[in-house]
Parts: sequence; C-alpha cells; structure tokens
Amino acid sequence: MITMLSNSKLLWGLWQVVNYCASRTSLPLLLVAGAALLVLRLAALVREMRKLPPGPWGPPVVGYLPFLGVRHKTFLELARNYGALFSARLGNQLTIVLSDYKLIREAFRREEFTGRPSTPLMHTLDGLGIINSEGRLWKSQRRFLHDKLREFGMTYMGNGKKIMEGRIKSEVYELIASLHRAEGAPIDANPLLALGVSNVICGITMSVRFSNGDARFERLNNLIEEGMRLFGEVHYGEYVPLYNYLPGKAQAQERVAKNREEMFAFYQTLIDEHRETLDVDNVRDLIDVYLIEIEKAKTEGRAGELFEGRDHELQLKQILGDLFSAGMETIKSSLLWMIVFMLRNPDVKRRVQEELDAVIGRERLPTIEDMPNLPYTETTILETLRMSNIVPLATTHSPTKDVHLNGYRIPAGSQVVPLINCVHMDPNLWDEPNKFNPSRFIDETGKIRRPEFFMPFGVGRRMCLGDVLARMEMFMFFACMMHQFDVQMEMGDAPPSLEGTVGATIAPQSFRVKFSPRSAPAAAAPAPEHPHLRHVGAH
Ligand code: HEM
Repeated sequence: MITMLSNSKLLWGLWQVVNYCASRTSLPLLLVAGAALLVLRLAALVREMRKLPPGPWGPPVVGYLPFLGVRHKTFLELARNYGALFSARLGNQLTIVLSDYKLIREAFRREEFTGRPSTPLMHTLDGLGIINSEGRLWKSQRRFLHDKLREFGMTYMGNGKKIMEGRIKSEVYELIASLHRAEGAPIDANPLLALGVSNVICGITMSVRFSNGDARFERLNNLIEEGMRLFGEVHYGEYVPLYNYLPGKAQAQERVAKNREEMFAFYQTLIDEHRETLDVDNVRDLIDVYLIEIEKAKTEGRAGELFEGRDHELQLKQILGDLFSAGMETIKSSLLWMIVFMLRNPDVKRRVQEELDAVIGRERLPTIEDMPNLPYTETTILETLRMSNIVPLATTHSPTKDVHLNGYRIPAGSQVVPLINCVHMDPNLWDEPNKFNPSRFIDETGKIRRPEFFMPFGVGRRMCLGDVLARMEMFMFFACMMHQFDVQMEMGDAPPSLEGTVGATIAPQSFRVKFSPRSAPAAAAPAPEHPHLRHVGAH
C-alpha cells in the first residue's frame, strides 16, 4: 500500500499526522512523527540520487571538486571506472559526463540539451551572444548567423566560397612572406599565425585588418590571453560561488568584467563608424548585416521583440566577441599542433610534401579547389584534430528540464559535458590511438572516411558554427606552409611536447621552429585586394 503512494502523497500524509499530534500537544508522538518525516525525506533523496548516473562521492559542500585536477584528464580516469555515463557533484553543480559517442549524439540532438548552466561566468556574460545564449534568443541567432555567414562565404559551394577563399588567400600570402623574411631562423610561429587567423575572422565580421606589430592588435590579443588565464583562475567559482569572494579571486572576477568592457569599447567604435557609412546596397560585413536588421525591426515597429528584447548593440558586441574568440584561438592552436606533429613525425611531413609537389607542382600555391585531390594533406589535418583534442570538453550543455538518458535521470540545470578526448582516443574505436597515422581516415578506395565517432566540432544542435570556415582555413594555411617550407627544429632541440597548455583550448607549449624555404619556391601570387578592409593601428 505504502509503495503505491507517491512520495509527495506520503509526505503530505505524514505532515497531517504531525499536525494532528501537534494539535493534541503530545510531545513524544510529535517527535516520532518528525523523525519519521526526516527519514522518509532522506529516503526519497537517496532514491532520487540512485536514479542519477553512478559516480564518485566527495565531502559535503565541495563534493569531488578538491580531486578534480585537470578536468578532461580526471574525467577520462573516472570514465574508465564508472563507465560511459557518470555523474560527479562539483561544489553546488551536478556534472554529468558522457564519453560514448552514441550517447553524445543521442543527447545533443535533443532540444532539451541546448540549455547553458547557470554559473557566475554565465551571469557576467548575461546570456547574450551565441555561445552563451539559450532558448529563443539562441535559436533565432543561430539560424540568423548560419544564413548570413553562408552569404559571406562560409560554404563549400557557390560564389560565397570564392569570396572566402580570397580573404584566406591574402592572409596566407602575408604569412608566407613573413616566414620568408625570417630566413630559416628559429621563430615562435604563434604571433604570426594569430595575426593571419584573426584577420580572416575580423575581415568577415568587422572589415578590420591588423598589420604586423600593430599595437591595437597586441592589446586585443593580450586581453584575450589574459581572459583565458583569468577564466582558469575563477574556474572553481563556477562550482563554489563563495570562492570568487576570496582575496585575489574577487579581483580576477572584476578583471574579467573590465577586459570585456575594453573589448566592447573597441567594437563600439567600429559599430559607430559602420553606422555613419552604412550603405544597404553594399553590405560589407557582419556589423552591417546586424545594423540593417536592427533598422528593419525599428521601421517595422518590432524593435522591442528583436533579440528577445535584449539591448541590440550589447547583443551585437557579444556576437563579435564570441566569433572573434571562437574563430581565432581554435584555428591558431590547431595550426600550431599541425607543426608540432610534423616536427615529431618527419615521415608524415615528407608524404604531405610529396603529395603537394605531385599534385600542385612547384609553380603555384595550393588552392581550395585542390582540396579533393590532396587526401593525405587533408587527413593529416583530421588526424591532428583527433589527437590534439583542442576542445576536449566542447562546451557545457545544461538540460532545460529533467530528462532520461540510458535509464538514468539527468536533472534540469545540471552541467552536461561530452568527453571528446575519450572518444578520440578510445582503443575500441581507433587502431593504435596514440599513433599519429593520417591514413586511418582513408578507405580502401583512397577516399576520405570520417567515422561518426570523429567529432572535433561537437555534434547536434549546438555543434560548432564555424566548421566550414575552420576546414577551409586550416587547409589553406597548412597546405601552403608545407608547400613552401620545410619545418625543422634547431639542431639539438627536443621535439615540442604533446602535453598541451590548458586554457580555453588545449594549445601546444611555446616552441621555436625553423621554416626553411623548400627548393625552387613557388612565386607567391600578389595578395588579392579587399577595398573595404580597414587597416587598424600603426603599420
Ligand atoms: C579548429 C577549429 C575549431 C574547432 C575544433 C571548434 C570546435 C568547437 C566545439 C567542440 C564546439 C562546441 C560544440 C558543442 O558543445 O556541442 C564549438 C562551438 C562553436 N564554435 Fe567552433 N571550433 C572551431 C572553429 C570555429 C570557428 C572558426 C568559428 C567561428 C567562425 C567557431 C564558432 C563557434 C561557435 C559560435 C560555437 C557555439 C555554437 C553554439 O553555441 O550554438 N568555431 N566549436
């Protein structure tokens, strides 16, 4: 009979007994009923917890947090002990970790998993932009950006592709010219790659092109780098909010907000300039697209509804910030990893260069059109993405309501994390996963094969929005660098480590590399001009 009663009915019944006892002022009876109520409440809690995926226990308040260490590595260990779906309480946040690719796919195609967790960082960002927004704002912005970015060339087809290729090409040619100027001396390639990759995304979004040594670019870069470091510092505050009030941590939190203000001031200047020179028949970039959308909404009397009633310019500024950070750091880190893997695997490097020479020859540089004819070069990029796992935990999702997955309850508001590094290094899915072997992506017919458990861009509804741009850009930068230069270490130097630096992405530790011009270098074609691109800062 009791088991047939729902929890709430049972508790309500007991509450009535307590009330009855209280009205008879029988103290012992009251105490017994109160204790029974407590026991039942605890039993209900334990039953609820049993429905959660299994996982490690930790002390009250902090949970497993003190043992967390480097998140993606610790989660990998825990996945080995607790299986493909486990849970861990970290401070006041319940984290659910998925490490089976079928489960990740099943979860992330569902609407309920498109939410974002409620954490102090999310509050700082105020649910604006694309990466941290959710609900109707996210949905409308995702559709809008998807369509508009295709018009700007983030597509494999049509005229747009040509526009994008042109932009990427001019940055690749600049990079190659700078690398030639180094005359084979060992250099840190990071700043040059950061410049080229930033110019691609800044060109699409705000028609800005930075020059080498540009003070403004250096400042923006420092702000981003400091931001990444500070996010690491305030990281525990995501789980135990009081942590951010500790001495030193509060200042870090403030700096995150101050850095954002400074970046926003830079975007505001550009937005103001764009508004003054806006020509609806000559749309230059994403800022123009947004300004036109805002004006249209005003004319049609639906300004209040646009962006779900959020401040129009704040939303635009957060979009610019999101695309800049998502589109720069990821590609730059991936290119650096490609160089690391070439230094560590000279046989693979040689095969890439042989393929480039056979298909392209030495008279011209590779183009996007050559991509299908360079399978080994392309799969070397894929293998780098698999092994470097630059975004091992993708982004944190949070169910918008209680959901069931694989027979377990995933509560609304919990933090759901896909463990991509586990999928990419699983010996049941990949033959010798620790070996760098681009050929694993090539099938018997010589065609490229991307298995469904290869997911560097995530999967499902919140999958990466920039994957097409990323693939084009990585191909152009990598193929042209390998075509023009032989990358080598300084005599006596150890090869760069595979142990990455953990920030917003996993980037290689800093290293120096020699770009030695290969024999009979192809004459770099003159960089195509983009008349509306604006150079910012000093030259
Ligand atoms: C090698 C390059 C890149 C990698 C490996 C990468 C990877 C990822 C991953 C794993 C996610 C999270 C997916 C999820 O949580 O389900 C993501 C999200 C995102 N990426 Fe990328 N990304 C790359 C380049 C880019 C570029 C170039 C752009 C911009 C143009 C971009 C824009 C975004 C955005 C806006 C999101 C958030 C989407 C949303 O929340 O709906 N990414 N990316």
